[in-house]
Amino acid sequence: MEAGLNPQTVKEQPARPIVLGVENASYSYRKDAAPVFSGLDLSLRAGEFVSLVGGSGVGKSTVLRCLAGLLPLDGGRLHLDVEQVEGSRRRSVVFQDSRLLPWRTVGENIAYGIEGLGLSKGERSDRIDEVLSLVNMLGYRDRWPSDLSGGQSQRVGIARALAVRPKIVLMDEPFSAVDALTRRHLQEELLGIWSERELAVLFVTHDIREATYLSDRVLVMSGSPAMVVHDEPMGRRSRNRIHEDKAQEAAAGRISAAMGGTDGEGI
Ligand SMILES: Nc1ncnc2c1ncn2[C@@H]1O[C@H](COP(=O)(O)OP(=O)(O)OP(=O)(O)O)[C@@H](O)[C@H]1O
Repeated sequence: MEAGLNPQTVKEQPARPIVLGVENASYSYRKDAAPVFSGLDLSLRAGEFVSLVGGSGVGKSTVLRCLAGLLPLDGGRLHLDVEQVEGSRRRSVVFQDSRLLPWRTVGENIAYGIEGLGLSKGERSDRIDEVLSLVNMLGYRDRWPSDLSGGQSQRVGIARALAVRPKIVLMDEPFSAVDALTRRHLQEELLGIWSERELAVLFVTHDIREATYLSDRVLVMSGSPAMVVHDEPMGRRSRNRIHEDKAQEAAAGRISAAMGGTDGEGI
């Protein structure tokens, strides 16, 4: 048989297991207030990169905080595959600002995130170097957060999140506060880390181009209370696919339409 024609190699892979999701979920910040979202279904499979887009204030960050276990759902069901993720620590969150502690060095900030994992001092030190190397910040271990640029701070925030060796990373507009060039570099680095570590990533953004470039699937949140109103599967990744690939352009158009006709940034 000719190389590459083995049916085993072309057989479709079975769907990967769902590692995190919510079903029929609702949440309100106050008992007497209307829910931010209601009847919301969303799931993330092992190793999948999913973006959540939607207009400002629709509730994207709130969903992410519920998935992270930082806010309790009012109704519905949160599904976390404990076997896959080996405990809640294997779910890490990266916020819009890096939230580094200013009185701790870069290395100490990362160490803080892995306290309580039962690692020896040497193992902790190796782990810090490992994640700093992943985000190309190895020489910055003893620097103070105040000496870092916005992009460098975000890299350290990502390194800190990766230090627990998570299987799931939840990211809330992590690149929105950095310049366009840095953002491109960070996006590339993130895709490299994602494929190397086989992470499941939920990525909140309001930039349609960023979402379509990075993701396997783009979910659109809309309405009040909000729901996931559109689920767009994305094809092969390519830096210029929005402008060069008509199918991807059409996908971005559908996402934009589902968002209520708002164009989002960068499109
Ligand atoms: N701590 C809070 N207490 C009360 N209401 C809140 C709180 N945080 C957010 N909200 C409200 O919940 C709604 C959803 O906010 P959320 O931050 O989740 O939206 P978002 O889609 O992430 O917005 P953006 O894209 O602008 O960051 C908004 O109406 C917001 O005002």
